[in-house]
Amino acid sequence: MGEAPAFLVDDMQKSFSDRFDLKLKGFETATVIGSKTYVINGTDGPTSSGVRVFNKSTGEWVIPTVLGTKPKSLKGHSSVVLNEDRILIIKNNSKSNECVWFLEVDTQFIRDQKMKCDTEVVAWSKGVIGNSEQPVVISGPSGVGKGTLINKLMKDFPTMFGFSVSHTTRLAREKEINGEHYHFTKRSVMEEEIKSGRFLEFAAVHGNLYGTSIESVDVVADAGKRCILDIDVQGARSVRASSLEAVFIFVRPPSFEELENRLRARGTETEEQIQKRLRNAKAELEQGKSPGLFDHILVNDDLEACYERLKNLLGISESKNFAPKTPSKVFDLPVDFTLTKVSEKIIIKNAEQEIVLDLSLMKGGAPGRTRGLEMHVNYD
Ligand SMILES: Nc1ncnc2c1ncn2[C@@H]1O[C@H](COP(=O)(O)OP(=O)(O)OP(=O)(O)O)[C@@H](O)[C@H]1O
Ligand SMILES: Nc1nc2c(ncn2[C@@H]2O[C@H](COP(=O)(O)O)[C@@H](O)[C@H]2O)c(=O)[nH]1
Repeated sequence: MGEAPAFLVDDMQKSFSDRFDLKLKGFETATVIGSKTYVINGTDGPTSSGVRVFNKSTGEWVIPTVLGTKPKSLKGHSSVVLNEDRILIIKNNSKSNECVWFLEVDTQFIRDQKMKCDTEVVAWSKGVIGNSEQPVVISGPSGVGKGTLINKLMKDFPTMFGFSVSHTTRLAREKEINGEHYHFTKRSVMEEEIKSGRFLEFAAVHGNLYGTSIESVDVVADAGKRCILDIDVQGARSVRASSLEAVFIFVRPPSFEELENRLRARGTETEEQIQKRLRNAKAELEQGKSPGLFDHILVNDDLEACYERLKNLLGISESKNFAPKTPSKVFDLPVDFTLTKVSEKIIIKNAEQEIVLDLSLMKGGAPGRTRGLEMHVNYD
């Protein structure tokens, strides 16, 4: 099979902006997908959305809703269309672990968001070189022992696992620390943040809002650790439907009576709250059986025996404590370069250097990171 034709992206962009007189300002790039042109801005201003869209069919400019964390600075970047649903952006003069970004414009995530808010939507996703271990979602009724199991895992394997700190609108318990056990927040603030696309998932649980921010998962992955999420079944369902590939574990009690005993013995809820949690537990225990939702069911009868089974299915044993994964070697990108797309590879080139970005194993994407990228300097 012959190689796909190479496109010199910078030339294409220049001729396009000349033709349509887009009057690009400094550091801006224009990328055409179908009838729309996405102009990506290089400025960092807090009020700048960083993206505007020209719709050729209506002849109008639109400022889209921009989801996800945008790159810190795009003063100097090149862009290229991938699969008609996202734009790859390479930042000039940056480090190899910081330079790859994606602006998603028509992926499944974007189509879902457009249905919700009925506006033009785009979303940023940072490109990550290499792969990290799949996050672990742990679900189950309140009081079953999820937190106890997770605490043991974090204590025994601190360099291997990191906890995704959720946001919640419930009040902090006596020994809970803001930022460590939860990010305790006001409902109005959390609702605004949900609207702005900050959350991977969220749900109303026992009368309060709980949610996993995209950042909470990214912070753990960036530290080279495997992320553990302690979330309810609704949250697990949302994560299952998202682009985050995870292992899903449902923890069951040995009996409903034992669950009630544990909740009461914990002594953190009022009688009314215990009753509410027990009512919800009945529904959750049923939902835990939903076909295709959970990969593993763990019965937390004897704590130590259950912990052993958990470690086994995560593929770890007491004897080995893992160091964080060695990050890929970081190198500098040139100040100026051209981008050429050849099949699933992007060639980043100037007179002195050629760097290859391989997208063939790319996965994930907004609302999380885009993973599985490979990047190397070509010495041939
Ligand atoms: N296997 C077990 N046997 C007996 N008690 C247990 C066991 N596992 C956990 N517990 C106890 O049960 C209580 C509830 O556990 P834990 O707080 O870990 O539950 P949880 O599933 O995280 O609850 P929530 O969803 O409300 O946060 C705690 O007091 C804990 O010490
Ligand atoms: N969907 C989500 N559920 C979450 C999240 N963080 C915690 N939880 C679940 O809430 C209940 C109650 O927790 P508690 O701390 O008040 O006892 C429990 O089942 C958790 O799994 C989240 O981010 N999203």
